[in-house]
Amino acid sequence: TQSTRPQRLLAAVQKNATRGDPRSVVLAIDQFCRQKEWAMNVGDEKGCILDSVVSEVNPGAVLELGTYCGYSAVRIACLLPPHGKIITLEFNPDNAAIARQVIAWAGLEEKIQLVVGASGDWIPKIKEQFGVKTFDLVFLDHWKDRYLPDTKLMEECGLLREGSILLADNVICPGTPDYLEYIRNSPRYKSQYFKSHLEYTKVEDGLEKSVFLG
Ligand SMILES: O=C(NC/C=C/[C@H]1O[C@@H](n2cnc3c(NCCO)ncnc32)[C@H](O)[C@@H]1O)c1cc(-c2ccc(F)cc2)cc(O)c1O
Ligand SMILES: [Mg+2]
Repeated sequence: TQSTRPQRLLAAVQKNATRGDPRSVVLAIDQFCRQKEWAMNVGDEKGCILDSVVSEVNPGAVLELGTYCGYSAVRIACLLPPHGKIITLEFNPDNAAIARQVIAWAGLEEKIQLVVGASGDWIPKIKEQFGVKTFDLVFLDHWKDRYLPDTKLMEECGLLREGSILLADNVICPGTPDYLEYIRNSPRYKSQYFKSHLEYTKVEDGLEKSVFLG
């Protein structure tokens, strides 16, 4: 039977990356996506911006919406401080199964908590289920029309504190117009656009970094 792209991406990691070496996993995925098949990972160019934001925030608690194959979860996790953790939500069980194996190959199972389910269902339960008070950093990279409703839900559920950082992928391509309009005009956020390119292409895209002001 025909394999899926996530399955082929995992095979490339297992073939080309060193077990327990997260940066070799990131490199193997980027090389697979540049040389073999495009895939919707945040990628190496926007990934450097992600790295700089993670390093600056030095987060103890990170939430990621949309794990896909685990590329950005691995990229974030290898920059976390010793007790830092990332909770990443993925509602497609096939993608979650691939991501779990990519995360295991990187040796980051202790730092990354992969939860299989929809953000809308899980955001209201995270505090009680995982003993998280608030998140220092949220990385939004799931369905683009869910960025805004999930941001409002995170506000309502008290998952954001003064200074929490939201980092949103794809605000230009595919685009998240309603999210951008809200976050750039809300007095409760201070936003900054980081111009870049759609992963592995020359098409414009970028990340929007927003600080929640409380
Ligand atoms: O569509 C893009 N990303 C979506 C990610 C989806 C992953 O996240 C999972 N997911 C989705 N919604 C939820 C959810 N909650 C919401 C539903 O309840 N809760 C939990 N998990 C969720 C899916 O199962 C997938 O694993 C994209 C496209 C391009 C692109 C650009 C140009 C092109 F030409 C083509 C494509 C570039 C990018 O960087 C992109 O991120
Ligand atoms: Mg993306």
